Amino acid sequence: MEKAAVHEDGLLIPLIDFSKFLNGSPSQKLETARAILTGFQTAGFIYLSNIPIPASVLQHVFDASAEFFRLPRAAKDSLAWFSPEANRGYSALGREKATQLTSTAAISALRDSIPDIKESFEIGRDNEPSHPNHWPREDGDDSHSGSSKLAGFRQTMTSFFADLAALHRSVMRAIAAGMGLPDEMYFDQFVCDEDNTLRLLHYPAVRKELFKVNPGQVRAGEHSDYGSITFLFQDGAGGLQVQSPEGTFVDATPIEGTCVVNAGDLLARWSNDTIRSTVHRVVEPPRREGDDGKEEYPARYSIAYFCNPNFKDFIEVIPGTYATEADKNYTEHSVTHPRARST
Ligand SMILES: O=C(O)CCC(=O)C(=O)O
Ligand SMILES: [Fe+2]
Repeated sequence: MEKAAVHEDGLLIPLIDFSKFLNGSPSQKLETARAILTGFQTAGFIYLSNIPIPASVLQHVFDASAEFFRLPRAAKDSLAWFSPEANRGYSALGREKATQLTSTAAISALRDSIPDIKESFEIGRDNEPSHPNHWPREDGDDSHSGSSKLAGFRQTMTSFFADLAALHRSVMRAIAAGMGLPDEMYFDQFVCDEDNTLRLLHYPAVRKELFKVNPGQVRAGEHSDYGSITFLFQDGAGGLQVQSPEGTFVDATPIEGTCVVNAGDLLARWSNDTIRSTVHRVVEPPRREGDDGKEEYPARYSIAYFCNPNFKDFIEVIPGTYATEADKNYTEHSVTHPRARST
């Protein structure tokens, strides 16, 4: 049986060995698929161990991400994110306020008062001519202060993107198997375009004082994700929290060798609300052994991969998640819409 990665205030996030779905016996495969589905139905979050991406590849991607954020501000600004339709490029500190608020005025008022302390870089699929990725130069030109450390950046990221697109298909197959759909590949047709977003995140070192003087200061505000599922890789810093059924925020502590996977709003609708899209946020790291005497919290790096069904398709509520037509909470048009955003 799987273990609990998090168990507090009624929130149970299972830790599941994904190799048992990929390579296990038929009964291990089914048991694992059911555990994955149950995790998404109850917590909306799971931790997966033994995913088919080697630790060395992940380390390489984290190193490349850190190198990217070390570029001079002007180099990063030249790659700026500019529209939700493209959803590619660099967002400077305080630009995005992840929030559940919907009014533009309210979001902007909040952004001005307490900005999220993070910068990010977003990468979409690399074969979409109308929305090219904003790749940094890798050849050590002036705008990068002569640095050529980013050599191979595009290759590293597109290869990681492809690995995660494949992992998305595998997890969707597990969900199909867990639901008992006759065809385990049911979702393949809906996710084959790889309309996903890879987001590199950097939360810079920050004075502890800031969290004291600004009650409500966070590294990333509370929100749910938009799409089908999100893979989240976090370093050891901590600070990710998931909302419990009691409304409290519970630490989703980093566990080495695992990745966090959470369901998004779209999968909740797709599954006729049988799967949960749970609110989460990033706050200051937990003080484990009291105060360490330092004035700053160290930087935190994380990598999120937001998966979506094909933007060009409209999709219908998943068969088996409703008894009669009257039990369907959504029409096909309210499940999804073209050019969905990642968050
Ligand atoms: O950095 C993290 O751990 C969480 C990021 C996140 O939830 C998001 O970007 O949607
Ligand atoms: Fe998120």
